[in-house]
Amino acid sequence: MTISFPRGIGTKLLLIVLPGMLVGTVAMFLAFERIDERGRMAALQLRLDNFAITLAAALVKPMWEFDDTTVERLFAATADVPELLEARLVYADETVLAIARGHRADPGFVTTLHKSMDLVQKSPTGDVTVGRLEVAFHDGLVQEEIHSQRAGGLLVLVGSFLLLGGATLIAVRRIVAQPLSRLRDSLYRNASTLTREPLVWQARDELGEVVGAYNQLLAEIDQHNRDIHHLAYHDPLTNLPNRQLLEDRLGHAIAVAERHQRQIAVLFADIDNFKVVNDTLGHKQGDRLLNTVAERIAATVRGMDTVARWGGDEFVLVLETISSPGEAASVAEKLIEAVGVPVALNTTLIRIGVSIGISLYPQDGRDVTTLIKNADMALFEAKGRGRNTFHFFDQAMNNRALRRLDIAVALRHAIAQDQLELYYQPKVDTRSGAIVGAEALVRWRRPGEGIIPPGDFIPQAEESDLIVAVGEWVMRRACAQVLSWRQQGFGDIPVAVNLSPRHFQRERDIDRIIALVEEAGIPPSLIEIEVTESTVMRDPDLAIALLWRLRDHGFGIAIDDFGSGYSNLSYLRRLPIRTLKIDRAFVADIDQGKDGAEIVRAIIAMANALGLGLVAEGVETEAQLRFLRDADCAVAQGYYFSRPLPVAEFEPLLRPSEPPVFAARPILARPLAALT
Ligand SMILES: Nc1nc2c(ncn2[C@@H]2O[C@H](COP(=O)(O)O[C@H]3[C@@H](O)[C@H](n4cnc5c(=O)[nH]c(N)nc54)O[C@@H]3COP(=O)(O)O)[C@@H](O)[C@H]2O)c(=O)[nH]1
Repeated sequence: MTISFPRGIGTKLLLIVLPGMLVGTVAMFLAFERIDERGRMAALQLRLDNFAITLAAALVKPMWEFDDTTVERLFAATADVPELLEARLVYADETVLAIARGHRADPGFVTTLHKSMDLVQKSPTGDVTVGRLEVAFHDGLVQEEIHSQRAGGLLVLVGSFLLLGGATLIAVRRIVAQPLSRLRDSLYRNASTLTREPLVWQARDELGEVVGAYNQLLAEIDQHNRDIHHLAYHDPLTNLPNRQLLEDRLGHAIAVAERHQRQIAVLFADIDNFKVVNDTLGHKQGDRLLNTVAERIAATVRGMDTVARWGGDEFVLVLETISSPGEAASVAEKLIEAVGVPVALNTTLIRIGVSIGISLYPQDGRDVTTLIKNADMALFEAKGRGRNTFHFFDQAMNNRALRRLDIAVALRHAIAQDQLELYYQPKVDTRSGAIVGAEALVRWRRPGEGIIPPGDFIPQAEESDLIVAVGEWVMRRACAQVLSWRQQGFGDIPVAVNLSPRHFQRERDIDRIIALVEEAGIPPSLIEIEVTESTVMRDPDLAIALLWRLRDHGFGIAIDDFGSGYSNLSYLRRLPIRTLKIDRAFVADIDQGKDGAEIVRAIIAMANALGLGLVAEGVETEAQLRFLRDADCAVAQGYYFSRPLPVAEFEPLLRPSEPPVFAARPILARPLAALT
């Protein structure tokens, strides 16, 4: 058997209060009745006393005078007294003179009251007791009155109980049950609809306080929800919308543009060389830079446009409702101008650039993913075209991207299928014209396509660990070549090998390079590792430690493309460099009347002062060579001497000759075309 209890608090309260009230009321009623009964009985006793006294007084004289007629008359009259049960007149000798009984046959009484009085005649000789009057009253009438009154009282009791119960019911409902129901309904409503509607409440009682606390809780939940929503859809650093929110807004913008036949522009912006700033000045300054750029970008566009942080140093803008592609171009120009204003970081004024790719709805894509992907592709193009510029997406770009993807996939098999080849470009003594070394440069002979230059596949390889495998392959082949030249009697020809920045992100990759050279059985001093400045900037401490490890094993270290990046001299001082390779852009400027000559002179002076070896890259003309030789640059490399050559074409250059192989070149000044 299951007992079910009432669930409502109002009902529970009533179940507690009403029986109490009932018991209380009944107890009070009984107490009143008892008091009333006592009062009535006291009154009855009084009447009995008065009756007995009066009758006794009336009877004394006739009794004294033996006036039986009067005694009889007086006594008979007593029978009419309604409360009388019995009256008895007794002589002094206890002989009963008269008995009078009340009219009621069945008085229905509960109690009888008795009064006995001596009948005393005063005489000059003293008081003489002539007899005794004994009177008994019944309480039948009193009981009748009490009964009839009890019925009325009960009626009043039930009535007032019902009245009080009803009033309590209404009060409990109004004060407790209804407010609680409202609170409950509000809770359910707010929970199911996820709204936070506060409850309007007037009362200042405890429930009012509960509702006040409830409303406050709702407000706090609301605030927390807003915070969570903000965090979920905004970038915590810049407070700009994040990727998720951008995609939502772009999706919405596309839907609106579709309905109203409008154009949208998506601009994918990336800060140029942000990583270098981050690595050299630290992440705190990098964050400051990102915030400054974010503020500047946001200030450049209209309020209705969306600026989001896509991640890292990338921002995406959605320009809703543009009238023509030219409008997107002018926004891009404004962005480049705004971002280009120098920023003070760590007391240093930094000027940064931004590259931007633009895709347009509907011509470049009709959905969020395509528009963003194509803007990103256009950004890649803008970066490739010298940075700090913008570029619109076009279909050819898509084809190029597909080509890059194809190359990245096919390159994975190129090593295993022995499709890579190593070319060698001579390094020449600027005074004697003798070959003093070579740079190993990789080529990919792809079946059906011919030679693919490294510029077309090294960047793809650098996006993954594939470049580490390529680097190891190049190193193994270069070591074998050095050994082979030794064995063929060409002597020790030092070979420079390019290692990409990824190689300096894990110790084990450098340890494999060291092991590989040791296994090859050639002195590591015959291998010069060429790294760019950006290699060191990524994780300076690790890169510097690994370069030292190489140096300690006897490898030569050369800084490639020196001067082209963010040359940080404080890092350079910590590097175990043997050689600086002057970037070919400066060499190209030597005979162009630009600053190149002065820069090259400064680099040469610095290298000589620090006791570093020098190689000038990209020497293409006699004038450049003459300048370099006169400026004291010991070694040069470039098309003026030779393009990178397959080993079969390079080896003849190594054969002993007198004068040295390139000795006549500056003097003969043979046309470049004839040399290549
Ligand atoms: N991580 C690796 N990178 C490598 C490897 N092999 C090459 N590369 C890098 O690819 C880039 C392009 O190389 P490549 O097409 O071989 O071009 C080299 C020379 O051909 C070119 N060069 C040389 N002289 C001249 C010149 O007179 N004019 C002119 N316009 N170009 C010239 O320069 C490239 C060599 O440059 P560098 O390495 O900076 O000395 C290039 O970045 C290579 O580094 C590899 O195995 N691993």
